[in-house]
Amino acid sequence: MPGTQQTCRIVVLISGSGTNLQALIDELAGKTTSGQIVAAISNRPDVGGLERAARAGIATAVVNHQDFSDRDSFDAALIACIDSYQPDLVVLAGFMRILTPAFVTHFHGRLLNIHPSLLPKHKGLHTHQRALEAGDSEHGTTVHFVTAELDGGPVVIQASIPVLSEDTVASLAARVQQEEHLIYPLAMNWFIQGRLRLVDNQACLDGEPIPAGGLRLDDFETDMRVQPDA
Ligand SMILES: Nc1nc2c(c(=O)[nH]1)N[C@@H](CN(C=O)c1ccc(C(=O)N[C@@H](CCC(=O)O)C(=O)O)cc1)CN2
Ligand SMILES: NCC(=O)N[C@@H]1O[C@H](COP(=O)([O-])[O-])[C@@H](O)[C@H]1O
Repeated sequence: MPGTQQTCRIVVLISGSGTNLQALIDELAGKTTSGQIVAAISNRPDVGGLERAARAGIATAVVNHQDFSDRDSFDAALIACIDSYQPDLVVLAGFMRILTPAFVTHFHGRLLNIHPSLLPKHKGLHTHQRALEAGDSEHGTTVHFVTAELDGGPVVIQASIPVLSEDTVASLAARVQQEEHLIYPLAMNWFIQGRLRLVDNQACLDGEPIPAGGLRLDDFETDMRVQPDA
């Protein structure tokens, strides 16, 4: 129908508890937004994220990387599974497998990840431990477009937190995840609204190039944060 915005079909890839998946589910729940999570796909069976999706009435699937002899065959099977849901956007939410260039090319421009560090610092795994060991004064999380370069894709938005002297890996991870659950729904909504796009490998919001370090959550309306009692 003229003027009717097509629903943005979203597939979410997970490997674990799925708290970021839950944040995306909650963001879309009961809203008239033109976005819909049509499937949650895990590379590991029996993870909490699959239960979260099922509770929300979202289709689930498992493509277990341990069932494949190499990355190329795993990624080919994962592509086929994802494509069966005809997505407009693929969101990595705690997805713990390095993806092949063929996979990234197939979903170029419609593949987002959230990484638990202030990229380009601490690419890869065990970011909270590494931030503590490095004596970082601040830490945080980054939403970026996914490219073949691990955690090297164009940054969309970041949120930072101070590292406290008493912080442990667990306490740091918990505070980082609080920020993740704010910036990922924000970035997802920008994509759903057609405002966030990858143009010639440059992340753009409303047609304007996003600076290399990404946008900062603090630059945006913070009414999404729980305001302390007046
Ligand atoms: N080609 C890309 N693939 C992926 C990217 C990316 O930017 N480009 N982002 C990652 C997400 N990620 C960090 O945010 C990440 C995930 C997994 C690993 C990793 O070393 N995985 C190991 C297995 C670890 C495990 O199973 O526990 C591996 O794949 O051998 C590093 C970073 C998603 N993929
Ligand atoms: N390198 C990828 C990575 O470490 N991702 C991290 O895994 C956690 C998954 O939590 P969740 O399953 O509860 O969303 C999140 O903190 C996410 O940033």
